Amino acid sequence: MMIPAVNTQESVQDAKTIDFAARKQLEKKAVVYDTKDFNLWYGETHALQNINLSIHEKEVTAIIGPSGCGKSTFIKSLNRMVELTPGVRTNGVISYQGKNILDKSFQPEDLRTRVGMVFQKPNPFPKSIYENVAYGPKIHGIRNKKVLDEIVEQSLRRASIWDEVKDRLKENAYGLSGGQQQRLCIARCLAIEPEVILMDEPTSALDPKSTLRIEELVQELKKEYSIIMVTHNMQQAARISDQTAFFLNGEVVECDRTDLVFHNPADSRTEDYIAGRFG
Ligand SMILES: Nc1ncnc2c1ncn2[C@@H]1O[C@H](COP(=O)(O)OP(=O)(O)OP(=O)(O)O)[C@@H](O)[C@H]1O
Repeated sequence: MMIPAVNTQESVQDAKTIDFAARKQLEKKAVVYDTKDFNLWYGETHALQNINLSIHEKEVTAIIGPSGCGKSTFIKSLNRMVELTPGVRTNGVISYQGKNILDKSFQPEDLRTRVGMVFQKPNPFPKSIYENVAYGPKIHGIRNKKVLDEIVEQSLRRASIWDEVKDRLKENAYGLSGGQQQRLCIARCLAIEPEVILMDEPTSALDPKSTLRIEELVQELKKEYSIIMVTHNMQQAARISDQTAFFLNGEVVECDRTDLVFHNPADSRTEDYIAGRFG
């Protein structure tokens, strides 16, 4: 493991110093998502149990934990995509910008424009590079070619792919490499001007170089967006996130500043997982 749990007095002191500084910083950040005793069942399977988490704006929150612990279910709950699975039941509260998105009166469409999602496998549409990015704005009624051109360019620039595709915007997106397709999908997500970007293992299908580019991009994007990322890769969580939530068997064992979770975890199960003793 790259960042093993440490127990020396000095390290504990370091972690406490980090804790104090990080917490002061955190106090200033607005809460974007707040979940209170959120539960989810797939039929009889109680996949998420009493989830209480706060997610802050303009930060990267990493969701880590072994296979089947509920990471994807959680992230898909944040945009209510999980409801597309038959037999899903929920209770509790998921508050987004102060509104309970599980409330019957809440329109899920409101979320879809404010919360974008990037999936494990790059999933561009079988259309041109340009059309992939222009698709969302067009759905939202933007027809003016100049405005669309501007949105496409800005989104591709922000996703760090403009220089690679600016001369081939009319070509099919399937002609791009996997890493380029994933950055195109991020550009497509940015084109609808979301506030939050959900990422479900966005680099697990990519080579190390493409992974690094996405990680650098995430660091850039967090200046403007709140990012919640599921990852199996603990080095990645340690490298790029501000806050880490460790899930196990459908529960949140620990959620804290990433430095603390990795250097001075409060729960021995977190320490064991981070040290690679299971999972
Ligand atoms: N459509 C479904 N129907 C029934 N059970 C499901 C469904 N999707 C997930 N589950 C169950 O819910 C639990 C959480 O699954 P989930 O996919 O959220 O875990 P995960 O942590 O994302 O796993 P992985 O890291 O392998 O992707 C598991 O027990 C899984 O078997």
